Amino acid sequence: KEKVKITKEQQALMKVVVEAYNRHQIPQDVAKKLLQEQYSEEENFLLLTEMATSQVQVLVEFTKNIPGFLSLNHEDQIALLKGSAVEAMFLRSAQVFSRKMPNGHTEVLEERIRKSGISEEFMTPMFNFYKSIGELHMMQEEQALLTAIAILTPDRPYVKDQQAVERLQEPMLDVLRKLCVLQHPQEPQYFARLLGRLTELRTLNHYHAEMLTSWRMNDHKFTPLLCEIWDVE
Ligand SMILES: O=C(NC1CCCCC1)[C@H](C1CCCCC1)n1c(-c2ccc(-c3nnn[nH]3)cc2)nc2ccccc21
Repeated sequence: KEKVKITKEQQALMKVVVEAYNRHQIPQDVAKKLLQEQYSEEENFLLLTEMATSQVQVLVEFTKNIPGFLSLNHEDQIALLKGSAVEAMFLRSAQVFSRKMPNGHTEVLEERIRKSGISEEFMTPMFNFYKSIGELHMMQEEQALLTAIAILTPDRPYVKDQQAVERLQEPMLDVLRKLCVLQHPQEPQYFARLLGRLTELRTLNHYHAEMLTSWRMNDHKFTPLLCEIWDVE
């Protein structure tokens, strides 16, 4: 059985990505707010748009720190950001949801989200995803690399130079695969399970437009940044 070894360059790549991921965190903690009180549907929708807007700004800063991203064709940079913004939001939401919390807090958080105003039909796929991410007990290195891998998906709509994106995604997949082998020796399928989450994320992408309009309230107001990135209004 060949000894898996992370090279110096791979260590450096991982360090850059993890530091960028940790540096650009969401300012306020939405879970804390939700645990404090049950808001109205309008307040929850406003909270979502505020959190999602700041998360997009965080996503852009993180993406700029992915080695090689800024040397991609500019239109392709936009296509990759637009193509991955919703997935990055749900991935981050899943990480917020699966964070270790005092006893009973996760149940309260789930209840608050179930009653937030999102229509019932989306609860199952959304919470299935959150729980499947939670079960993986991902390390922050894995979270950071998985987010970078999702952003660097070559077959997003309108990407012209897919090869250039593949050349950036492959080294990330390589170092994540090695990390999984080293961190989860008893679980040879762990890396495959991680990548399977990216497939599940894509299905949430499809639901997203309907989820947005399904919030039980009359006028859904978005920020200019969300109109751009979510293709709404
Ligand atoms: O604020 C949030 N998520 C931010 C987390 C950090 C990154 C940016 C998004 C929302 C809450 C908003 C207020 C009402 C309750 C949900 N949220 C969601 C969530 C719910 C519905 C949609 C959605 N998309 N389109 N229609 N509805 C998106 C995300 N899942 C969460 C799991 C744990 C904690 C918060 C969570």
